[in-house]
Amino acid sequence: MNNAWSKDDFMKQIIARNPGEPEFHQAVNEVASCIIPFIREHPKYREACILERMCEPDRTISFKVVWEGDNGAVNINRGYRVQFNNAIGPYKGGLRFHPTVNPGILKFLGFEQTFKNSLTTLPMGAAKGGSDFDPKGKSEREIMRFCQAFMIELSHYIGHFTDIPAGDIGVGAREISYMFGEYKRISHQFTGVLTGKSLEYGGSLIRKEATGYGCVYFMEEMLNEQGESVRGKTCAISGSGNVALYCAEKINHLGGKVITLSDSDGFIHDPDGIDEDKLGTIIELKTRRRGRLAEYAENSGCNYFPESKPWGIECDLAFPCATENEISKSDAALLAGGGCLALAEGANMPTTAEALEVLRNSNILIAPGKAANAGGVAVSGLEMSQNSMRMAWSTTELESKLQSIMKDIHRQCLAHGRTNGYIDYVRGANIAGFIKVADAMLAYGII
Ligand SMILES: NC(=O)C1=CN([C@@H]2O[C@H](COP(=O)(O)OP(=O)(O)OC[C@H]3O[C@@H](n4cnc5c(N)ncnc54)[C@H](O)[C@@H]3O)[C@@H](O)[C@H]2O)C=CC1
Ligand SMILES: O=C(O)CCC(=O)C(=O)O
Repeated sequence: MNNAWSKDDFMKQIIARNPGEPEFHQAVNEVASCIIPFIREHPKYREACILERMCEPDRTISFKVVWEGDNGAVNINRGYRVQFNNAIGPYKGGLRFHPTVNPGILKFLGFEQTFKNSLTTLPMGAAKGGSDFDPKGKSEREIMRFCQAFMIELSHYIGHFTDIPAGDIGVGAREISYMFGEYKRISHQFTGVLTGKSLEYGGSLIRKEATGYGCVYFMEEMLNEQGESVRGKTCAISGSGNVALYCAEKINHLGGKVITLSDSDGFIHDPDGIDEDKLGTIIELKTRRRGRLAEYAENSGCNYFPESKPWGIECDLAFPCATENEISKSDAALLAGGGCLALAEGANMPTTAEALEVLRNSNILIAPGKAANAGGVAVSGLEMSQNSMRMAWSTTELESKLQSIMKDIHRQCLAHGRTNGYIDYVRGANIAGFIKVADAMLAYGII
């Protein structure tokens, strides 16, 4: 074993073992920057090569998905499941349907999920999966046929004690329903094998809202720590999908003002605030009619900026809720110049490494995705508990459980993230998430 262990040497090995996977390198690099100094103080983890083992997925499964289009054409996509780590529970994590999906993207997401699921305090291991299938422009029947074909293959590898997938980009309640129906048909079993299900057949109240709500609860905790709160703050949000819309709803509940939302074509800016009524119209547009924000802007008369991101608009709080690496170094400089106080990542790894550096140097508080967006998977864990008990908790019970989980995650981040004059939530989340998984791996011995 090499005792002169540096992060650079560690990263050289990661890059050599995982060529052509820049998002995975980025996610590991951020974690290694925090964990390697911690491991130097706790050599038991080094001796058992725990970090090296945590960077290697247990297995990566790839399969062919063949489905028929409405015009009779045969389509071929690629499906994946990366089962990353099951040291603390069965594999758990979402499925993404997007043309950019590839093994490197899913490895970064599965790696992040390992730490996130550990932070929730619930017994869940980590996985991520999906397909390069593009749902945009597909008919309802095409979506259904694709989901069924995808599940026929995926069903070999999942199970309610083995691996429990859920949604992510391009996968919401509609897709989960088609996949659950297919699993039920193939397996002849009714088990909680997916989360994010509809309420009629075993879904949980609050799951749809959980990621966005949890992200705002986490922001509220960070601000309370500074003697501040969301009330009265101007908030910029990117995205207009599941996470973004319910993040906006909770900001409104807490008395903040949401001034932006975006989609992959551009963003809307409403300086008067996207209040409950306006948000209701957008939720209807996005979730039922599957329309674009440009259409909302045209009908409502609010400002619309095509092919742009919202980070140049002055705000107190930023909530990136669309996708990875959506905040570049120059976007971070715009946020800092506009007086932003804090940023909470609703999306997974939305901030580049260079942008994180700019935000840190500007003393902007940063809630990393593995902490701030953990509310979604946490309520998925609660959906699993309810399915096992054959019962359903009320909205009030679930919201209070979600709130207390987010408080607990904040407390764990504080325990490991306090530095002189600045709370480094990124470091806090990485170290706290690491310890539980690492200790379980140590307990199992060399396997
Ligand atoms: N759904 C969940 O429970 C969780 C989701 N996340 C993360 O949150 C983020 C958003 O996921 P969802 O809201 O579930 O997905 P979604 O499919 O409901 O919405 C995605 C949103 O991002 C926008 N978007 C996608 N690619 C974009 C691009 N290249 N540029 C600009 N906008 C883009 C889309 O227009 C859409 O508004 C992802 O990073 C996901 O991994 C994290 C934790 C849980
Ligand atoms: O609810 C889940 O199982 C997974 C949610 C997810 O994919 C995520 O936390 O990134």
